[in-house]
Amino acid sequence: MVRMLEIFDVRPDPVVPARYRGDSDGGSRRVVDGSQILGQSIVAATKALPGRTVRNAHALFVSAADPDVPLDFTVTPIKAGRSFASATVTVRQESKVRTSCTVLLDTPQPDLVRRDEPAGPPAPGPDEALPADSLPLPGREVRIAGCTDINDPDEIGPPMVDAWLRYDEVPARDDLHRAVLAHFTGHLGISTALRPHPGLGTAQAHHTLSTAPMGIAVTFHDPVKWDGWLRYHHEATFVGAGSAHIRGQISTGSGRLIASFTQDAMIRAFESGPVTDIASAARL
Ligand SMILES: CCCCCCCCCCCCCCCC(=O)SCCNC(=O)CCNC(=O)[C@H](O)C(C)(C)COP(=O)(O)OP(=O)(O)OC[C@H]1O[C@@H](n2cnc3c(N)ncnc32)[C@H](O)[C@@H]1OP(=O)(O)O
Repeated sequence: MVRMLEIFDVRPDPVVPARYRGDSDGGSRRVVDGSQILGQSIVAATKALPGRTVRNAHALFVSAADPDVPLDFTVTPIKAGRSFASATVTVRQESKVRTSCTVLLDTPQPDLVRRDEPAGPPAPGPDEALPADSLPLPGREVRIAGCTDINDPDEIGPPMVDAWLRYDEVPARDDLHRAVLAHFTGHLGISTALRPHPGLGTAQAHHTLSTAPMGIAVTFHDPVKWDGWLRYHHEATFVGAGSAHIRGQISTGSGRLIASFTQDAMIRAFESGPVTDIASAARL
């Protein structure tokens, strides 16, 4: 968990204002997790526009990032008003753009009215969900309702996945809360999209299937605070034409909706040719 928070907490460039540097942890992959870059972009925008919180961030992953090369985050304000501010975060490795993120920030507001229950059917709680051993990360526990192996091509179910997550430590800083919440938005979308289709599963990703999140949008519904379990509810609303669209909601163990997200993903067969020469750990 400490390592994860260090990664999200991008460092200011000592010379260039509104520019930040960040590292990556690819785990066993030679491609940086898109939702890691989304979390870092949220922290970069908050540092560049202090006094505000990120309410929405939409990242497009335009080229795959190498975990061994530092990431450069350049925050360019679009408009900084008295209450709202907007900015783009352009993420580069050397001269290559890897991600472009648009961010909306505001200052915390009191409720005029409030409705914050998650939509959709209730899910079995974390005590009834099964450990997801294929999603290990130090300091994070993941359980999935009604599914023994989410990657298994033969384990089929509805295009819906409810995951329960618990972190060893919830960071004190609000921008890091938001980065931590954003991090899991990219991890189960493609599995949700493949779940109803016999013979297809994320175990095949990067071997016989070309998959990657291409864009993630996350909206934080203030106040973004929690203690204990978080529920990530995913639904794939369209799968076809080489793509999938997934929508999701993040709520607390007590059933308060704190964030919503969408993911647009690539799901394609590999074309034979130079791409299949790329090592599978670096292949999308
Ligand atoms: C913080 C805590 C610690 C964490 C510790 C543990 C980590 C825990 C991880 C959990 C894991 C969750 C799961 C996350 C899963 C993602 O997040 S995957 C990463 C996010 N998504 C991406 O990176 C997608 C980036 N997008 C792209 O690369 C491009 O849009 C695409 C998909 C290649 C297609 O773009 P295009 O412009 O049509 O591509 P094209 O012009 O044909 O080729 C462009 C380049 O891509 C290359 N390329 C083409 N196809 C492919 C391919 N299939 N594969 C590779 N390269 C390709 C070409 O060779 C070409 O290379 P260059 O000649 O530029 O060197």
